[in-house]
Amino acid sequence: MTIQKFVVTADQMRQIETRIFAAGMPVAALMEKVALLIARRIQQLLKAEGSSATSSVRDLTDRRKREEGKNLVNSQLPVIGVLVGPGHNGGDALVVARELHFQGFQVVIYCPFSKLKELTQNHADYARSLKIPFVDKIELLKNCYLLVDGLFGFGLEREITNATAAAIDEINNLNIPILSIDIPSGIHTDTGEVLGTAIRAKHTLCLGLWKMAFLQDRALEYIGSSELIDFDIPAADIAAILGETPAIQRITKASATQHLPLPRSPISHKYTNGHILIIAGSRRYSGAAILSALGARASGVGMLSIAVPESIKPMLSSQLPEALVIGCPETQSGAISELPVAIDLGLYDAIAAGPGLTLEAAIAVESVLESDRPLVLDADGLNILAQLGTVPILSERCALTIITPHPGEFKRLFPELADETGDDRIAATQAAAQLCGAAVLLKGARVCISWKDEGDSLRDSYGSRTITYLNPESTPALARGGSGDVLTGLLGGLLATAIARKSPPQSVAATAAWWHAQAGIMAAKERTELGVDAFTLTQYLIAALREFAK
Ligand SMILES: NC(=O)C1=CN([C@@H]2O[C@H](COP(=O)(O)OP(=O)(O)OC[C@H]3O[C@@H](n4cnc5c(N)ncnc54)[C@H](O)[C@@H]3O)[C@@H](O)[C@H]2O)[C@H](O)CC1
Ligand SMILES: [K+]
Repeated sequence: MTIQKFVVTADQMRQIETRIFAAGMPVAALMEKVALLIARRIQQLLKAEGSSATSSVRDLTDRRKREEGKNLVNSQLPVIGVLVGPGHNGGDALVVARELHFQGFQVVIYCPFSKLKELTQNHADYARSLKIPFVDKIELLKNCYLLVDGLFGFGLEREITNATAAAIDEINNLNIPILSIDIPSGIHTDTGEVLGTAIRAKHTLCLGLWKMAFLQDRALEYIGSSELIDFDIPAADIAAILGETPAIQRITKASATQHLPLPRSPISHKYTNGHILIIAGSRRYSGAAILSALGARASGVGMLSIAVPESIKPMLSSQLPEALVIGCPETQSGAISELPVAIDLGLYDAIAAGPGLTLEAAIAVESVLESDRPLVLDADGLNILAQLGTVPILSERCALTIITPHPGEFKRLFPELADETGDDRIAATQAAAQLCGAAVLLKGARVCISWKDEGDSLRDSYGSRTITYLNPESTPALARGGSGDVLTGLLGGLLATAIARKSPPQSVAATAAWWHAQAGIMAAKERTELGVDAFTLTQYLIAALREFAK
């Protein structure tokens, strides 16, 4: 079982937790276990950073031996501030404070609440008895080296207002690195929305199972970097709440690799490895056609055909000697006016259309929408679809369509949905998939992919029957023109191959999103976040594949 693939709402986490408690695990014991893991991880992180806090701890513990019985509080030493809320997130924080204190760290506690849950109150009482200082003013935290945020966890449901909101803003303004326990306080666990205001963490330790907010773009600036603290939740309890095949999953290396067309059959030939037709480009946007084609090339697809306006055919042929380049009739400004009369779309396992077409290519886009071929539609293909009427056109298609909008295109395709679901990208993608029957890949920092489930799996947390995949890792290096064109080609190539191999076609969308992001991450590591232009990205696709598929 890979724990990394699961993602839960606050309600699902509560249900799982309830089962664990009902089975006999004492609440206090679980809190103790979890918080000890957090305390240990904090120490590892400080050590890895080579922080002066850990060397001071060594000084302090040595001195402790020498100066037995003397007051150990030394204001010159780095201090860790622990922020404590009224619920069990605050309880976790108090156990962490206690453990760090015993490990020799100087700790101060800030708890601006008079009424605490019982267990949290017990830990607060014990911390006081140990003479761990409690401070009641935020300015007294200003010399802290690190703040540990245990104000609110997944129990937060209402807006944070008044004094608590002001305190969070003041804490953020101290500009001290903050490590959040479970989730940055103030972030909605499911939607990632900021409930009034929220802690801006440098790093967040998500407890037990990944929460939905970690896959919502709008929460990412608050979450900082993140990792999962696995505290051994029994697989049976996860399955009881999420189902054997959860309706919503994080993409993992294992799931992405599973849908790669590897290994190839030793007796395969070019046609059994798929034939993709890319329809892209215009005189104005010729690069879009090249980038999509280079993306498709990296997919290993058996045959690559590219339909472009006649006038840019030589350019494509010179860049992609292996491709079959089809020149199309063009408009005065150099867009595809229609597909060649002689073209037989039935020859292709899949079609990918859209990048760089301009709105003048509407007739060509209509032809592919009317065809019975599996289709990836992107960019201007989507803008044309929006003009034609997204839902009626897609609902009529008899083959799979995968649409790959960015949020702007999504709004044009589904204006009512975008208003209803706001910035909840997961809900928006699922609702769109449900409505139009296509597989929807919503681009962004955390790509969300959803399609209607034809099987009998559980309804997901939003009540819709969809399968959803979320890409957990990416890089802002990919936020630049042309990187989407690469994804279209890569996805188109994988789709054509999946069709030819008779493997599940929708799943390749998750593989393509993962692969594309991994290539971006690898390129950014080697060339910085500024060094990943779309062409460079295409050059990293195979290197990234070699790394994650080994
Ligand atoms: N996942 C697990 O199995 C474990 C989780 N642990 C930790 O427990 C929290 C969840 O604890 P809970 O007590 O349910 O909620 P919170 O600590 O997040 O806080 C709820 C607390 O706050 C009050 N409250 C809610 N909204 C507001 C508001 N806007 N303003 C003021 N006060 C508010 C509410 O009334 C409650 O009293 C989880 O995140 C983990 O950190 C366990 O310790 C280990 C097992
Ligand atoms: K928190």
